[in-house]
Amino acid sequence: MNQSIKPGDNPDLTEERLSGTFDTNSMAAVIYGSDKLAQRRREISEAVSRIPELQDSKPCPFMTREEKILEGSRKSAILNRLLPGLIDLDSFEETVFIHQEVIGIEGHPLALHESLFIPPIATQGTDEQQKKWLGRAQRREIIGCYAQTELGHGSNLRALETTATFDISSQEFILNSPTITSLKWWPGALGKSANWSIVIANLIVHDKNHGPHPFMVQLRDEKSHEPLPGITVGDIGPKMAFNGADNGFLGFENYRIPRENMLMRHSKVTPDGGYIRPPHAKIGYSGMVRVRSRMAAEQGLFLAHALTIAVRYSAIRRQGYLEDRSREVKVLDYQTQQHRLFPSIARAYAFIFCGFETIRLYDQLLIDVQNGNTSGMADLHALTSGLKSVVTHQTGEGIEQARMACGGHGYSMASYISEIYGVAIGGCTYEGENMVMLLQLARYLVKSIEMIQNGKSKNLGPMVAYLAANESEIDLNLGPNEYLKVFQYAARSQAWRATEKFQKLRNSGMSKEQAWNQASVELTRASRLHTRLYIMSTFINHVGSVVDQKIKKVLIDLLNVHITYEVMDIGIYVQGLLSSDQMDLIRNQLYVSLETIRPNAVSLVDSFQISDMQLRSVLGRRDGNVYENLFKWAKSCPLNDKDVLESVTKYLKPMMDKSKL
Ligand SMILES: CCCCC/C=C\C/C=C\C/C=C\CCCCC(=O)SCCNC(=O)CCNC(=O)[C@H](O)C(C)(C)COP(=O)(O)OP(=O)(O)OC[C@H]1O[C@@H](n2cnc3c(N)ncnc32)[C@H](O)[C@@H]1OP(=O)(O)O
Ligand SMILES: Cc1cc2nc3c(=O)[nH]c(=O)nc-3n(C[C@H](O)[C@H](O)[C@H](O)COP(=O)(O)OP(=O)(O)OC[C@H]3O[C@@H](n4cnc5c(N)ncnc54)[C@H](O)[C@@H]3O)c2cc1C
Repeated sequence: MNQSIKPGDNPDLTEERLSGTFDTNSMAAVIYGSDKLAQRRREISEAVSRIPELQDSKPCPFMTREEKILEGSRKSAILNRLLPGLIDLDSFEETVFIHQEVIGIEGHPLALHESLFIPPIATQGTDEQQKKWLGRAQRREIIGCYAQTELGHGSNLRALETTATFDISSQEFILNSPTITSLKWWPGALGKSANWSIVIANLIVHDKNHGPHPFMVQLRDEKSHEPLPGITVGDIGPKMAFNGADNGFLGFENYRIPRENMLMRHSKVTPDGGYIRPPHAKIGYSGMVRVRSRMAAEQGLFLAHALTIAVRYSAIRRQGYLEDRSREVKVLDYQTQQHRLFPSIARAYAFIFCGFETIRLYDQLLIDVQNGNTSGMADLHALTSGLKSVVTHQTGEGIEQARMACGGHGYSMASYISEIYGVAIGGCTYEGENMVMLLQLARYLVKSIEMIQNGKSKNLGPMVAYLAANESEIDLNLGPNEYLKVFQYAARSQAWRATEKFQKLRNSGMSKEQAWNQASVELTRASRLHTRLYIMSTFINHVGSVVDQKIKKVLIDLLNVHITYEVMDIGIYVQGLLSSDQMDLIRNQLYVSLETIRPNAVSLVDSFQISDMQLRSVLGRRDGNVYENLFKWAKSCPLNDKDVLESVTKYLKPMMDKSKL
């Protein structure tokens, strides 16, 4: 049963909900990993809806940037007071969720505090450092951010310019931004809100540069909030979206911090200027891997937001006719609309399932690393690099299709889809620009193929074992596992093609760097296919583990949409394997799958359990009463406060009057 049905709803939406074949709360339990977690989300939404001071003071699209920042800060402060009664304070998921619910997706002063400030202290700080700062940060006595990217350098961390030079005589590090390009640029919450930051700077001891290391740096006075002497800090200005966040710039001029402020769990500088290396050269990058490991689920949810809006709206929007000329048809009944939206629903589910898996893998890696075992770091770095790139890109595509699927109203901020799009596609850039990260995964794939070439296939990890197989024929009695083999064929042949291109260029005498560059488009293609294969296989495994038979049946239908769509989408890579008859068969299976999933479309998006408050969309309202609320929304626009605006009295009216003469 669909748990969203309520009296007074738009009858078209109720009809959709009645046609659903499964219980949406049970599906939510599968999406969020357990009945308890899904139920906690419902309880938190319900509790928040009863607290007047946590409601939006006006719709976000009607707020200026200053109002957004003020509103985010107002709500953050109230939340800090109320949180103990509302959520499990030890749960990162609940903390992120309640901020999302109350403040929304446009950013807020604590967005980075939870995800990029506290975790490095907790994982890279010594026990004493944690004792000193962790409690203060968790109680929000201080607000932090993560300052790594610079005006001149973001992707290439080796070229960062900020320096932290050890001064033995005073036992301090002296921070400097030697050039304009060395200004820190982009960190969220840095501009106006944070008073502390993790700063990534080149560690210099005895004139030797040991590369980027993390430092705890106080930026502003804890009483006055004024920048401390030696610090230049401010906001970088409005962005494409995410304007409730104050992304900032930061410069240092001979700014001194105590030796104890370098995070020293892994690398250390001793009082006499000795440097102790970390157990793995890239351990300082693990904060980024943590965020990347969470991005598939986060992005899947962004896509889920847009699809909830587009699918609900498509069920109440009537336009044109099919057979019955007496009543216009729901646009959701058009095959083109289904083809536009349903594969994205499948992807959103797939990304979320994959996302929870990578979070689990990261948590395991963290335990291993704390126990001194860093052997899994390369695997997870490669996996999360590819996954963040593919998922953010496909999420952006899916959200944009969802917008267009809403016709003209999709273009209005009342749909809120453009904000979701703007925030989500930031993910193509932050935490590693997508091409750069795909090329990181490509290094791993090339190395794996070199192992096969050197007769060491048995040393390959499970995620790349398929690179050594030799599939040349597929039995098209197609079940999910046969589709997986088709995808493996595509990913394998592209990985070999790209590697061989790179090797050929090398053998022709080209430098490693030039050869890599000339093969890089092929290499990124290999990374995408490898990642899409991983997403598909995780989806198949996940569906296989579902126990509730009604839920399993719908998920198999959704999986069929996914695997047929994905194989059609990579048709060019499987031409050597599949005949045109086989491709036609798959194409037809896709069209059948779209029809099969149609009665459950609304229930599938309802199962994401995104409340109206969180959705902030007139088009996506749970009750489907869109038209009357669109009219209300338009009337409440500040431009309509007055009938005659100054723009008219001051300019247009005089122009028209003059023209009359
Ligand atoms: C609806 C719900 C939503 C809720 C969500 C709420 C909010 C979300 C909304 C908004 C988001 C808000 C905030 C966004 C925060 C964003 C924060 C940031 O962006 S922080 C800055 C991030 N910056 C980057 O990611 C920089 C990218 N660059 C790099 O990581 C590195 O420079 C590099 C590209 C990896 C290259 O590094 P380097 O030059 O040092 O190394 P190489 O020579 O290329 O490689 C050497 C070797 O090391 C391996 N390696 C690299 N990194 C790692 C690692 N992390 N772990 C393990 N190994 C690593 C690499 O693979 C090489 O190995 P080998 O091939 O064997 O030599
Ligand atoms: C919304 C948002 C929030 C952010 N928050 C933070 C934050 O909190 N803290 C922080 O420190 N940073 C933050 N950033 C910065 C972000 O991490 C960087 O912008 C990102 O890592 C990309 O680096 P860049 O801007 O230097 O891009 P560039 O590297 O300049 O990329 C420009 C182009 O060059 C290409 N390119 C670069 N290197 C290579 C290569 N080796 N091979 C092939 N192509 C290449 C890229 O693919 C891209 O097309 C944020 C950014 C955004 C958009």
